[in-house]
Amino acid sequence: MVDPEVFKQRAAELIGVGHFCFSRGWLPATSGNLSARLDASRIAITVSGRHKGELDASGIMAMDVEGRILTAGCRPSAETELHLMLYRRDPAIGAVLHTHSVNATVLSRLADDALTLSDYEVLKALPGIETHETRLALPVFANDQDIGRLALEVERALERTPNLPGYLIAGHGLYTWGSNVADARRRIEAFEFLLECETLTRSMTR
Ligand SMILES: CSC[C@@H](O)[C@@H](O)C(=O)COP(=O)(O)O
Ligand SMILES: [Zn+2]
Repeated sequence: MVDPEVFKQRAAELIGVGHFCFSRGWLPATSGNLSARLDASRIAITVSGRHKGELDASGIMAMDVEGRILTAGCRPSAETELHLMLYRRDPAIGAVLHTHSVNATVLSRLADDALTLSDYEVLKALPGIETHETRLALPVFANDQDIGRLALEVERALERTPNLPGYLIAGHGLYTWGSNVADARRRIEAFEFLLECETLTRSMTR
């Protein structure tokens, strides 16, 4: 059974990060989805179609990692499988965040299979990176309305590169994760900063 106190706490964290990311312009309209682990087999996730700038407790529901709905009457994010796949494969993952910023959308359309980020100090905000002298190849997957098929493709990439800290979907947005909501939020902030630097650099050096 879902512990109601844990659910309440995780829901408050997701509402907070939703408001924060919306205020930064990373979640326009009703885009993006947010989730947090409740326990070994259950998560809290945003209800589909909710505006993340106006998110409240009614916009957060519980599910198990196999996809069973635990909050009656709620429809989970259309991209739920991209979250569940991560929770199933790695028990250390405590939160998954997906944003739709302008920079993630534009750069993902310009890159082929990956967007290379290198020689930025802020790379060190990402797990396992200890120097700016790092080349991070952030994978870019083709957008796909078949989310199960896309999740399988992402999973194959994670098998090849288990330490991947995130990925882009072309013309769509960014996915990243962390050990808890605060950790995943730091990664979103780092990625969004890096993507903005890339956009500016490319537009100033053409
Ligand atoms: C409103 S456009 C964005 C959606 O199509 C989708 O990509 C998205 O991120 C939000 O879907 P949702 O079902 O609300 O979680
Ligand atoms: Zn999306």
